Amino acid sequence: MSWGYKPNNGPQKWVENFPIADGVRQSPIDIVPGQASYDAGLKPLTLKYDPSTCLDILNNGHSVQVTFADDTDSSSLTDGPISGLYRLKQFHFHWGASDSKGSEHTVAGTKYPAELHLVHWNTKYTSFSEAASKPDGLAVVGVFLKIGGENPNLQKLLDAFDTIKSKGKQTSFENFDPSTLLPGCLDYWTYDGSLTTPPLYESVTWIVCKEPISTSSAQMAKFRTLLFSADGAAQDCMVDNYRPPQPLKGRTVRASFK
Ligand SMILES: NS(=O)(=O)c1ncc[nH]1
Ligand SMILES: [Zn+2]
Repeated sequence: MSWGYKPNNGPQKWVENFPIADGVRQSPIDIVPGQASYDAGLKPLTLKYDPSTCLDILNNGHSVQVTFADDTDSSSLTDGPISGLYRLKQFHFHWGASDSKGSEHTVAGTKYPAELHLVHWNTKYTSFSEAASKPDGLAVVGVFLKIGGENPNLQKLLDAFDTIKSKGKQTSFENFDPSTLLPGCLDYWTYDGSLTTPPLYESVTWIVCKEPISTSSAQMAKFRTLLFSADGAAQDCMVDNYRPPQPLKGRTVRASFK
């Protein structure tokens, strides 16, 4: 049986097939603002996204993912804590069964209802797959979602959910601009971490935005209509697809802001 988020295949069991789960730079973590070190040398993030690189939206059985053409530098991340240029490969979300939980990173113990991950790979390597296992291979921008007003940009994604309800479904999804899902202020925390799903590679420079974006409770309910299960199988709601915080193991979290 493959990995998931249930008691019999969830985060507490992943170490059986992916021993790096007990590694020294695992993600997510609890971010404690008072313990982060302000680093004046950190640059602002430069995120340049070209909506024409947006390809499709997919239910991969673990999350909902929007995939981008990454054969050119059109959608990229530069500056911030990284050197070089990282290309956007995909973005996806993690969320809870209720509005009281769902994010992977937490802030002084606070859980948000959801978290967006924009996954980029270092173009010093030839592909996402090659980069994914290198210590400087990936950079993931994390954005928290909090309950507030309805988010019209998010709604464009949610409107596609009825056609990708079950595992393995995908549909074309074009001309979406991921920068519409970024907060106005791009202050961030950064630390060396890992993928938060198997294979849990310790290859991610995490860049977690301090400012959340808004979503409504009704919009969160729409996420919960997706299924972990494939068409024809017993319906299993896609909820609580988040890994809890992992030990910091001596790592420093830096802040780009005072
Ligand atoms: N959740 S995550 O952004 O660390 C991730 N991306 C690809 C696989 N896992
Ligand atoms: Zn993720």
